[in-house]
Amino acid sequence: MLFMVRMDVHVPRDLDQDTFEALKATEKVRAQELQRAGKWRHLWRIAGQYANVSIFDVADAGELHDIMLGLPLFPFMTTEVTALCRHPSAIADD
Ligand SMILES: O=C(O)CC1=CCC(=O)O1
Repeated sequence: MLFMVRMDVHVPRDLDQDTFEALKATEKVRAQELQRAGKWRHLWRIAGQYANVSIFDVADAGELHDIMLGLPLFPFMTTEVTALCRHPSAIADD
């Protein structure tokens, strides 16, 4: 199943900078691991915002839920999830 996920990152003003840099580094490792596994198919920055739009290819909503809650930056995100299905006019196979 394909899901579009918007993630907005909100950094608490009182969060220690070193702690935040470490969290970002851990997030990057996990995001790249999921991309290599084919689960996180697209990751796009929304220009001008500390936010991204991503496409996930997972078995079901439960797998997406587990992935999202396991992200190191999840506690600092607001998220919006949209389920996708194939458009009848699409020419791409996937
Ligand atoms: O920077 C972001 O949009 C949050 C994020 C998701 C994956 C990653 O590496 O950073």
